[in-house]
This record gives sequence, structure tokens and C-alpha cells, in this order.
Amino acid sequence: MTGTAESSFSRSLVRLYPLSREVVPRLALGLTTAVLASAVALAIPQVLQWIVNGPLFADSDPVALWWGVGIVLALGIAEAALLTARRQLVLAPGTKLEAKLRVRLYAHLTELPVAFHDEWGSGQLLSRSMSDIRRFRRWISFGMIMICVNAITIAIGTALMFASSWLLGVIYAAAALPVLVMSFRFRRRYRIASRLAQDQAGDLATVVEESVRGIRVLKAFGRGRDALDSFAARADELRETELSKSRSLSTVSMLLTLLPEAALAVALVVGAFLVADGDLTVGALVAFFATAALVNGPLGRLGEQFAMSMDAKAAIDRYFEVLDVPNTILDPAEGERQSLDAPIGMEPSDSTDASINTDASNSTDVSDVSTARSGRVERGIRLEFADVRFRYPDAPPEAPDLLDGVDLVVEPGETLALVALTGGGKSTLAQLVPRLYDVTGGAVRVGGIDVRHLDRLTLRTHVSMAFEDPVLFSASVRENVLLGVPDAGDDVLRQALDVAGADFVHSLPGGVDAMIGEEGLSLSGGQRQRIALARAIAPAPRVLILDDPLSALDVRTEALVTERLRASLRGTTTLVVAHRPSTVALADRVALLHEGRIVAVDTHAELLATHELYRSVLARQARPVRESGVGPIPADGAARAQRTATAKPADASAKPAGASAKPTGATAIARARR
Ligand SMILES: Nc1ncnc2c1ncn2[C@@H]1O[C@H](COP(=O)(O)OP(=O)(O)OP(=O)(O)O)[C@@H](O)[C@H]1O
Repeated sequence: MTGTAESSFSRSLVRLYPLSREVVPRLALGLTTAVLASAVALAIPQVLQWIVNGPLFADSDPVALWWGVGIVLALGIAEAALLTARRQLVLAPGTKLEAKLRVRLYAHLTELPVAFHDEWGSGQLLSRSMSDIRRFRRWISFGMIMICVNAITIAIGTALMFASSWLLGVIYAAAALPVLVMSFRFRRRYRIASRLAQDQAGDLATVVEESVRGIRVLKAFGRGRDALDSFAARADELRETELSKSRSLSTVSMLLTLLPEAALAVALVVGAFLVADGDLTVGALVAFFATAALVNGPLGRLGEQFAMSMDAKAAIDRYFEVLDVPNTILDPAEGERQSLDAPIGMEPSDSTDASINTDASNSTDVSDVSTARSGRVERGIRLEFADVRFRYPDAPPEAPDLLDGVDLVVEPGETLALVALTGGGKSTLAQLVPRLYDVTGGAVRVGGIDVRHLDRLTLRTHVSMAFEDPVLFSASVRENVLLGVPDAGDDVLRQALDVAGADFVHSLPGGVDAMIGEEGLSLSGGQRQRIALARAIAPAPRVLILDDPLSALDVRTEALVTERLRASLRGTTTLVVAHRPSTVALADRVALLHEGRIVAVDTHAELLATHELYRSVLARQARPVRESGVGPIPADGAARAQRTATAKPADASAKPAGASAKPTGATAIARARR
């Protein structure tokens, strides 16, 4: 995604003020120091003029001459000291601002809804939060100060040159003026190329990120060469843009250097005549050229500094483009906010959750889950989809709503499986509960309360989700599992791992403290799924959403986990997105989602017996499973369970000690169905 928003640089800088307020005084001090250094440098030619016109030639006064030399030396030392102070003064505030900008952007990125992340390339976000901010910091710490200092040097220097000789000053200005006009023109051209280059760099980063993530697929399909070609083509585009930037910069820099130098050559000839005619002193001529030497440098660097400013402008524009994306999934307004602490009487009477606590740390004790398992306390709350409609923002206008009036109730403590054809919207419906997306019509309610009327933190404390494609962070097993309940103790961790059948972690080097994720141990898909499942269970949620969380498990491990989950979920309201019959077996009832609506809700056995569409959907879902050893869906559940039991061998790495004594897939599923 590339942005096109244009704003003035000064407006962007004003917008940054609240973030940079703290660092502005030091930056201002740095700027003052730099201006002083430049003023000191400009004073040196004036002292030279005095030396040449006075002690050196006119007075022949050696003492005054030495004084003059001493003053020049002192001014030189003062300039060096001021420049060093300038560097010291701006370095810390620059890096501080850089860090603040980065944290602000990161906070916004984590706040933005999933729909935003669906749309934006990860490389674009990466380049905006890293290289763009760094580029802007360099400009703040160096470019901005140098541009101010150089502008002042050029202005004062030119005035001093006029003071030395107005005629020579006119000659110099005559060359400098067109150069300034050219610089402004160049600025406009360069700005467009600069923005393009940064967008292309972001796209390139996205390609790298995707390729690294998909490296196995690329290799397995032998597409490494194609990926490289496509990358090289994009890299070439970026190179072309960078080259065109450099070409226009070098043209303008060349003119910025050449024209003033040429003007000085003319001024030298004219100056020599003026001195010969006695219309100009030698000292004034020396001062003119010494000042010109000081002005020429900044003039020659003006192009580079404009370029740096344009790069910084493009960078800050790109930064604000992300920051300006509004968050559409917000906490409710004060008047609309409701609390799950005191459910408003919409739950059925069998729910015993009158003492619900929204404090995450209090709601995480797995002993509560154990209590729930024993059937003494029902933690679950009612989950209700009322005329839910949803369409993705990028859905074609002519396409019907993906969810077109879903009405469904999962009673407190009930486990309900959601079945649909692939692409039927199961995952989408599940993601509406923790508000990863918001409904476009109707309402999702937990405990009788519209999820949009709950604080997101409260909602996500009570609703937990495990995804089919589990993402693990570069952290220890413990940190991954206790992500939602970081203060929970070892018992919570152990129990969650146990229920999720993730006992294999104990044999990892380091056990539960083993580092996993991208920077740690590589785990199999099934192992990752089980850790993600443990993560969903650990907070002992009141509503658990399982998006086909066992799809990567072999039949035997799945049966083991199914049985434990079945026991553990008693009391927790659970919505399971199911693809295979063994997952359906986890449920008390099954809902069939078809063409955006719930067309049937009943027990699995009843639906199998009576619903043709259900049989056909399950049969179609079962096909890919056959590859992993599970047979097609038979008409009768027992035969299915049997076939499941004789299916593929257990995952050796995941097999817990004494696994042979554990129930087979057949018995687990048969029990589960009971
Ligand atoms: N982020 C998204 N943006 C746009 N369209 C999407 C997005 N995610 C899913 N879709 C589309 O919505 C439809 C339903 O997707 P969803 O993942 O909910 O189906 P599903 O029933 O869970 O499928 P499966 O059984 O294959 O997992 C699909 O056509 C999919 O292309």
C-alpha cells in the first residue's frame, strides 16, 4: 500500500509538536549554538580584513599583528567548540524523538483493527516504523539545523560581501540568485521521486518479508528463481528511482557550485581593477573572498539539504498516513458502556455466573476451571448472534453479504460446533466475538450484552480464541501460553498445557522456559496448535472460540486432546469451528452455516440422520482429512469412529509418556459423543 496524501512540511512539523515538545528546548539550543558557530566563522574574514588593511600593510605593527592572529585562532577554537556543543545538544533529543515516534506508531498499529492489517503490506509498516522515522530523526538532528545555519550564513555572508564591495556583491548575487530559483524548482521534482522511492522500498520490504515467511513453499515448488527475478525487478525499479533522484541532485549541486565559482572568477578580475584604481582596499578584497569562501560551501550544499528535507517530508507524510488511519473498533462511549460484572438478566437461569469478575488476574485461576469441570460452577455465559450481517470492506459491491442474518445462540456452558463449506464464513463469524472485526449489521452478544458495549479489554478477558494457524511469539513456552494472564502461576500453565495435550514441552531443552517462535525452537504445526490452544485455555475464559484448533494433529493426539478438552470445557461456553467429524464430536450441538445463514442447529447424530446438506457438507470437509488418515464420513457415527481409530500413527514427538494407555481415537470420540 502506498499513500498519496500530500501535506505541507510545516503542518507536519506543527503536528509533531505535542510529541516533540520535550525536546524542542534542546534542539533550539543546538540551533542557536550552530548559528553562533556560523557567526564566529563569518567574523574571521572581518578580522583578516582588519589585519591586512591595518597591522600587516598600513601600520606594520607586529604586536597588533600577533593580536590579530590570536583573535583568528580564538575564533577558530570557539567555532570548533560551538560545533561540538551543537552535536552533543541535538543527538540526545533527536534519538529521543525517534523512539517516541516509533512507540506511538507501534501503539497505533496494535490498536488498529485487523481489517487495517489485511489491507497494508507488512513491509510498508516496517519501513515506515523503522527507516522513515530514522530518516526524519536525521533531518531533525542535522538537516534542519544545517539548513537554518546555512540560510543565515548565506544571508549574513552576502550582506558582508556587499559591505566589502557592493559591485563585487552584485556580481556574486547575480550568479547566486538563479541558483536559488533552480534549487526551489529542483525541490519540487525531487519531492515526487523521494516519495516514490520510499514507497518502493516499503513494497520491497514486503516482498522480502513474504518470501522469508514463505521460504519453504518457494523452495518446495522450486520457485526460488522466480521469486528472485520478481524481487530483482522491484529492486531495479527502486534503483532507477534512486538514480533519477541522484541525477537531479547532482545536476543542481553542480550548478550550485559552478555558478558561484564562476561569479567569483569574474569578481576577482573586477576586484583586481578596483584595487589597482584605489577604489577598493586589499583588505576589503581579501575579506570579500574569505567571506565568499564561507558562503560558497553552504550554497553548494543547498541542493543536498533540500534533498534531505524532501526525504524527511516524504518520511513524515508516510508516518502520518498510518497514524491518521482511524481505529474503527473502539471502546464504547461512557454512556453506552456496560459491564459483565453485573449481567443484566439476559442469561438463562442455569447460568451461575453472578460473581463474574472482570479483573483478568482474578479470573485466571485454573482451579476455577477445575471447579467448572466438576460441574459445580458454570463459568460460561450466553453467546448470541442476532441477525448478524458482515461483509469485508474490500468485497465487490455486487457480492452478497458474507454473513447475511446469522441467528444463533450458544447457551452458557454449551459447546457448539460451527460447520459450513470451506469459505462459508465460519472463521469470520468466530472472529466477530472478540471484535477482531465488527458486524456490519445485527449484534453479537455475550452474557446478553452487545460486545460493542463492553470495554475491549474486558471482552477479551472473558473471550479467548485459538486460531487454526497459530502464531507463536519469540518468547518462552511459558510466556506464550500465559500471554493473556502473565501473572498466573505454574499451576495454570501446567494445567493449560495438560488440557491442550502439549505435554511435549516438558521434554524440550529448557522445558516450559524453552524459547520458541521465530527466534527459538522450531515446532511442528500440531505442536504449535497445542501451545496456541493452551494459550486460549489458560485465562479460563467464559467464552472460548476454537477455530479448528486441532486440524494439524494426528488422529490419536487429537482424540487425547479432544477428551481432555471435552472435560475441561464443561462449564465454558464454546464455539468450535469444525472441519472434521472428530472436531464436531467435541460439541453438544452443531450449527450448519450456509449461504450466510444458519440453516440447521441440532445434535450431530440428528443432523447426520436428517439433514442432507449437513451430510454433504461434512463429506466434502472430510476429503482433505483422508490424506491424513481419516476416512470419509460414514452414515453412522460408530463406523466413523472406528475408521478414525485405525487411522494414522501418533505424532511421536507429541506422544506423552504412557500414551498407549490413553484412549484411542475411537473411544475418545465415542465418549465425546456421549
Ligand atoms: N480479511 C479478509 N478480507 C477479505 N475477504 C476475506 C478476508 N478473510 C476471509 N475473506 C473471505 O471471506 C470468505 C469467508 O472466509 P472464512 O475464512 O470466514 O471462511 P471459512 O468458512 O472459515 O473457510 P475455511 O473453512 O476454508 O477456513 C472467503 O471467501 C474469504 O475469501
